[in-house]
Amino acid sequence: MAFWPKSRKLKDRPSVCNPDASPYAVFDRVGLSVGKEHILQDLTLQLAEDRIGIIGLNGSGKSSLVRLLNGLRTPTSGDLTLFGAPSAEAELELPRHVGFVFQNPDHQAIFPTVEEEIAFGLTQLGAGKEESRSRARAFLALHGCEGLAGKPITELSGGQKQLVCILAVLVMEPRLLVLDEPMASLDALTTVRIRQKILSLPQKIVLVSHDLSQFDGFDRLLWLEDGRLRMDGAPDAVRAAFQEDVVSRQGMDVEVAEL
Ligand SMILES: Nc1ncnc2c1ncn2[C@@H]1O[C@H](COP(=O)(O)OP(=O)(O)OP(=O)(O)O)[C@@H](O)[C@H]1O
Repeated sequence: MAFWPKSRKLKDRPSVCNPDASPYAVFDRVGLSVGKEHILQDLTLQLAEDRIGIIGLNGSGKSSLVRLLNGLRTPTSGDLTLFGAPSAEAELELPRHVGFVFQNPDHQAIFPTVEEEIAFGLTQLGAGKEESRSRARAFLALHGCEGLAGKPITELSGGQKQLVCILAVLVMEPRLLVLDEPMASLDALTTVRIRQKILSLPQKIVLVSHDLSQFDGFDRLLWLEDGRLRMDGAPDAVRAAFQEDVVSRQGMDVEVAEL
């Protein structure tokens, strides 16, 4: 299912976002706290590149950061501008511009069949039920998945489910596709296939992954640590620094363990 915060259809709302805004996201001292816990702190950055990756250790704030991009999270300090509008104003419109794919397709897919799953986003954009179903079938055929249209989602493999979830957001033609560890539970061949599909897309991409090889060919890599931006730059440089840091921490762990 395409993430959708309210049932009202977007066609009824005047637009505040500019889908062509560049950068599409501007963070100005953005913070996110829950209770006394500071999940993200003092993030100042602009996102404009076609392919941006995000890395960091468990709990560093990657998922929280990307959830700010589609309104699943709201900053508790600082200013966030999305597609040219303050995030609070852009929030209800974001599902049109930002497709979000979760790690676990079972958290995303909710309709009985593949065709219904794909058609849902089109109905939310204002298309009629029959038109949505017919466009969904055509879209599946366009991506070589016509055989899946009538299948129950529960009977798909993990890789097929993930592909359906990606197609369910792509059918809405978002400007930005955010993928939060989409390949985490897939085998090597399916990972390569889905990665190729993702890289062939015209959409701007933000990808969160623990697998550093996923960022080959990316324009930029962000490294988060304890909710702060530790490094931001070319993927090769950021990956090398991150790996060096991980190795040095392992050394420290060994020294502690030997005490
Ligand atoms: N709803 C919440 N309430 C309180 N703390 C939260 C909440 N959501 C996340 N956190 C905390 O925020 C921090 C960052 O979590 P987040 O899921 O963004 O990290 P992550 O880098 O994506 O981690 P991982 O690599 O394990 O998926 C963690 O310490 C987490 O416990």
